[in-house]
Amino acid sequence: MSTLDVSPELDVTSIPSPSPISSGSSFYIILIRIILTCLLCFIGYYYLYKKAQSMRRRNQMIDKLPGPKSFNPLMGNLPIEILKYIGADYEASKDLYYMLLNAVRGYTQIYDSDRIFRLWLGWEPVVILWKPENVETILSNNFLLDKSSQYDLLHPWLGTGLLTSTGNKWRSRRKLLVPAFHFKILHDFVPVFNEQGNVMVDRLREIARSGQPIDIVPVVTACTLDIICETIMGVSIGAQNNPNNSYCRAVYEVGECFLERLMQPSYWPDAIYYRLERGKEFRRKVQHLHDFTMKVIRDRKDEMMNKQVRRPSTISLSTGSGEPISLTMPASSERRLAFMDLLLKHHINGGELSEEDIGEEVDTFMFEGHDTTAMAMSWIIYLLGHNMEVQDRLALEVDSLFDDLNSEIKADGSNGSTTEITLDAIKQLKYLDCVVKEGLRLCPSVPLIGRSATEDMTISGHTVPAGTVIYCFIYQLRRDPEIFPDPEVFNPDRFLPENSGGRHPFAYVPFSAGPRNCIGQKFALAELKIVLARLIRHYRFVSLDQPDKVLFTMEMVLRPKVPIKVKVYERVFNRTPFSSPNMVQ
Ligand code: HEM
Repeated sequence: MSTLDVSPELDVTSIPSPSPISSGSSFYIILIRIILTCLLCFIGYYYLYKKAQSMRRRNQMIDKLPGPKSFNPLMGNLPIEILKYIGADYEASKDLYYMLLNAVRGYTQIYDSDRIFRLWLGWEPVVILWKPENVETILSNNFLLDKSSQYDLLHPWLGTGLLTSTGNKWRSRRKLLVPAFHFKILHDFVPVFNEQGNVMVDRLREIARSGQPIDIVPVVTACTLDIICETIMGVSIGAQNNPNNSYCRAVYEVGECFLERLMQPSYWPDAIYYRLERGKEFRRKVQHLHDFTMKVIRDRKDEMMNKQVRRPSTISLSTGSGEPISLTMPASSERRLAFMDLLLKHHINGGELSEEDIGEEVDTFMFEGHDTTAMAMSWIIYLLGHNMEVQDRLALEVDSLFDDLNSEIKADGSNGSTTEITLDAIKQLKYLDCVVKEGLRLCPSVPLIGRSATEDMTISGHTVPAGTVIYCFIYQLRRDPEIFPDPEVFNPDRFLPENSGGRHPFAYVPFSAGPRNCIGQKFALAELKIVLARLIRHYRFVSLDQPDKVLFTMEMVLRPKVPIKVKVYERVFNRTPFSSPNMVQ
């Protein structure tokens, strides 16, 4: 018998007819649905209406600010040529960065009276200002701590570490991290600055003897990368001895992907970017860097917790493509204190930082701490290479640190017994201090500092509405002839105490100022001075390109558009003081 056979016959008359109650309830359901839909439409309409109203209000306020007329609502003030950069790679985007910096510089000439103007970048307005009083209003404001939205594109790489975080997270992190940059801790990093400075001195010897000009930027960058890896993570990557090192390449490539994305608004939405091959590649590379940081952190944590004694070892991690990234972990007995250790101690003692939190801070310091310093040092060498009197005067001052003219230099020109340049010794070099300050004035590594206005503000009598991104244009700030006469001239004497009194404190802020200033400022200055002193002790630099040929471009840091060509000459110490003929090629 089939199962169907046992089913009772369907008696249609037995189907209950809909009761008056159930038909009533479905009516109510329909009614409720209609009401809800109307309510949602109303809320949506009201939201859009309010949004449009506040946009209109914002736009009206923004348009009252000095600034060029917007070409059209889609492009704003962006030049039409920008369209040809859609889909362009990093190399091609370099022209775009150059063009944008030039455009902004051009506008600063037109709107010089109040030193404030607004630009429409597409449909988003930005305000650019460079008057010391206004820069002070922005940077010293304790409630204006949110960065511009461009920083969000750094989140996949740096998470929300100190540079990119906001609000309470930033406040608590900043409080926690400030002691790690205390002067006493800086002392522990001084041997690294000296050793890596010496490696660079050795590297340059070959170059000087070859007589060939070099692009100084990659040489300096390898040195600052070695320094930052050793001081922040306590590992050695040997970038100077192997500039093609896979870790360096990974860091550069991630930086390039970020810049490329920054310049391509179509890449901004995650939903689009991560579907593209470029986005997937970026994610893969970032993941490798993260894995690497976490491996170093966990390794070190193990060592600290189990009090293991480690022999020198190499750790490597696949990059997915090409050779693996490898770093040398020194033996425990040779290991110096690193910034990461301070955070790990806090973590192990039950502090609020997790391993992942330490990871994002380590990545942040690796990112923020090497390119800025590398460009500052490269620009200073370039400026010295055009100003021989300044270089001679600096060399005389640096020589005063050494016992005699031959100390540190053997007869064959190689390093003799090396003298460590200490922080106390550096304090004596007043002219070096002026040279570094003047270098950072003319070529500030960070040319723009962006903040997002959280409320309406009045600046120079103009209202800047809430939500607007405001940029302090550090690059232009220091070109004010009233504050810095002959602003384009490289003249370190303007920073001598007798010449700098009475200057507005916000007229010179290469490290920013106020609550969100550069936490690594003292670290950077000590590193710059020690490495520069080591270089000047051994070499004389001559810049080959005339200043009008070296064009600035504004990437994450202020870079030259073309390589900075420098010729390096060895100083020969025949017990005669430093002077121009006293050098060999
Ligand atoms: C010449 C070298 C350097 C220059 C010119 C420089 C400049 C700056 C500037 C202008 C800012 C503010 C950025 C902003 O508000 O958007 C900043 C922030 C920062 N810098 Fe530096 N920096 C240098 C070196 C370093 C070094 C060596 C480190 C770390 C070892 C470092 C770590 C940071 C961090 C973590 C921040 C974010 C601070 C915060 O938001 O609380 N910087 N730097």
